[in-house]
Amino acid sequence: MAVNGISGKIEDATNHLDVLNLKYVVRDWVGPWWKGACFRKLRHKCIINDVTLRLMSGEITGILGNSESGKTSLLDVITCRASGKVTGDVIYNGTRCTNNVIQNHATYVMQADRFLPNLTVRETLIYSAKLRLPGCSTSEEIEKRVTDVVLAMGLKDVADTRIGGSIIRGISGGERRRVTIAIQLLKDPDIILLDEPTSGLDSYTARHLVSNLRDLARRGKIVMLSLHQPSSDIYSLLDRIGIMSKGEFVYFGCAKGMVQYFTEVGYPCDKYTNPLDRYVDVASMDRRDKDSEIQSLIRVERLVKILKTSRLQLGTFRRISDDFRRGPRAGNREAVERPGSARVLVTVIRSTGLHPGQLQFIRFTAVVFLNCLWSELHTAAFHGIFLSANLAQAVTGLCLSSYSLVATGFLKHF
Ligand SMILES: Nc1ncnc2c1ncn2[C@@H]1O[C@H](COP(=O)(O)OP(=O)(O)OP(=O)(O)O)[C@@H](O)[C@H]1O
Repeated sequence: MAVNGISGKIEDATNHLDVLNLKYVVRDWVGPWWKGACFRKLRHKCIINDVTLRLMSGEITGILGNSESGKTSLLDVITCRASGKVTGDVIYNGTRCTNNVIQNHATYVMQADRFLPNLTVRETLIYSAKLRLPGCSTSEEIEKRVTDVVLAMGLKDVADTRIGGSIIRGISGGERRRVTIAIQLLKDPDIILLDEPTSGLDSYTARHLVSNLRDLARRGKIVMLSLHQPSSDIYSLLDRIGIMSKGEFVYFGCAKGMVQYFTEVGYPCDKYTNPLDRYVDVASMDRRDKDSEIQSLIRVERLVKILKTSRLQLGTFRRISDDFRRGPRAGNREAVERPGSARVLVTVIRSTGLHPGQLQFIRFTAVVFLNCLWSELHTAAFHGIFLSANLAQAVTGLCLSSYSLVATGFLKHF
């Protein structure tokens, strides 16, 4: 794989996920909720502002920035989870991304780890695989897929250890994070997006985790993760770095070229300073007093402007626009939207040979039923029928677990 100059362009990369002029605006009601919509002021808050970037297969990209810079929102928008108004395009191999394209090609690992504490790591993965893989998968195929992800995420030694929870002691925090990622890898996605996967981990475990993710990228995946306070060891593992501030990028490019870039625009880095700490500081808004805030705003706006007019960014913009105009790449048409097949119920029912219209109806009924169940339980909790929100959560969890068990039983049957 040949890395080419400061742009770090990798020549033989095949798949790419592009973001073109992305803007994300939410409606924000200012004031206490009891004043109601009539008395509260509505403001439109721009959370992501005109972001253009290209992620390539074979590379691992780290997104950094101070708190509130918009890292999680960017991941949410790319994975079609944003609730506000989104303009611009997210494009995978020349195809505009919709929910189905994302479901078929990408996986998003969020910050929370939620498991059944009594199951072992392997049991958890088998259980998830039965729900995620197509209904026609045999037990051998499921076993093989689980063994592959156990090895890929370095979980071999704890594969048969109970996961544990707050009461039962089980695997460590770092291992729990890796199990969460392993579950998402069962589908063998092309794009892996992770929101702060290293949060709460010590520097050794965090480095080990990022190293695992880099190995996955080297196997042809597109990997992008948001990071909080990464160590200099993690810096050396990243191929590409994006530094965000106020919803815009002040740098997006090759990790190796970052120090040179910032030195050229007036921010050198000491030999013994972690470049990631240094440049996240440079990009941060200092809100201690009015003067510091104005100073940091001027600094950030200047950096954003320099990046937007840089050869690096203009070149990326031109390449993405040209590729998008040409449409889906020949020989890579699998990115074209196809009906989602992940839903367990649909897979089970499909094997019965029902008409697509009937299938759609059953699917719709199931979704409505589950949504009603969920909202009813929460409403009930809100009105004080349950003793506490914890109890409501337990009952909800129990209902969903029994539903999942029934679905697993169906799967086994087919
Ligand atoms: N739906 C929303 N409504 C109102 N404000 C929002 C909404 N979503 C995000 N924000 C605001 O956008 C800003 C960016 O939030 P985001 O969670 O993306 O930041 P972040 O960089 O991931 O922060 P952190 O590192 O602390 O997780 C924050 O100020 C947040 O309050």
